[in-house]
Amino acid sequence: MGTDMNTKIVVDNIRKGFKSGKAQLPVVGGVGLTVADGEFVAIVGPSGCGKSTLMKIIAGFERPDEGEVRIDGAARHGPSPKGIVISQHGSVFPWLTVQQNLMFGLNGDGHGDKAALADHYAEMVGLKGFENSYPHELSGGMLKRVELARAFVVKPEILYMDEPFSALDALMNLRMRTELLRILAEERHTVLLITHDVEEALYMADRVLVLSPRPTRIQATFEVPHPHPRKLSRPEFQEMKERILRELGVGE
Ligand SMILES: Nc1ncnc2c1ncn2[C@@H]1O[C@H](COP(=O)(O)OP(=O)(O)OP(=O)(O)O)[C@@H](O)[C@H]1O
Repeated sequence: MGTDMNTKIVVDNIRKGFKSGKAQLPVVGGVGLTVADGEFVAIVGPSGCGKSTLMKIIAGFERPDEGEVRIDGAARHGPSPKGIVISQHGSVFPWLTVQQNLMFGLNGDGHGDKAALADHYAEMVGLKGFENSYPHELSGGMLKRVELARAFVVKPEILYMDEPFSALDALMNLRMRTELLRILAEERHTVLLITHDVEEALYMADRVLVLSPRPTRIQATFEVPHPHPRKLSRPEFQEMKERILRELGVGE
């Protein structure tokens, strides 16, 4: 990675453990990482290695035992409105309509402006006509779209995504990947994505980090400089996928 790029996130030698009875469970074992502004970094790693913990630390929801995270050069001491977390659990309010959900995170401005902005993002994720629907009236895939729109409407500088599409069926999962890339092409954001799906990582990311088992460290890094849209059936992607799987100990 070039040093002349604008740096957005610096993760400086993070360590983190949790108390487990009398013992200490080491979870993050020294992770250092620099993410450029507008870069899309995917993180894969074995189950339970500490991916979510690492992301929570970077997003400011957990404190590291050692090391620090800097966003735009400033040390992070908690969550910031510059970053939005999208997880598999979802955070849509069931008692609000799609439009109201999208307006929720917006402050300032008049009601009319907020509603117009909400409708713009609803349309962007393909929910035009459903602005006044309630979450229980939507399918799982549509709910995910609300979730995405909710993240984008506040124009976050950083999107933290922890297995955002894993609860969706395979087809909807593919559609949401394309959707996300389309939105990112319109509005560039810095993205950190945790996924268990190596193809999902290779389809979207500029860089894929493979984490080691707990206490986790960065075991390998793969640059993916290929333009979008990517055809994963191409040999270079299949080869990279095999190398990543081998790092994860599941390749032959
Ligand atoms: N708040 C906590 N208190 C105690 N232990 C925790 C806490 N959060 C995570 N852990 C432990 O840290 C380890 C890593 O958890 P984490 O959720 O970060 O892993 P992960 O790689 O995201 O897992 P998965 O791939 O299964 O989602 C696990 O052993 C978990 O039990």
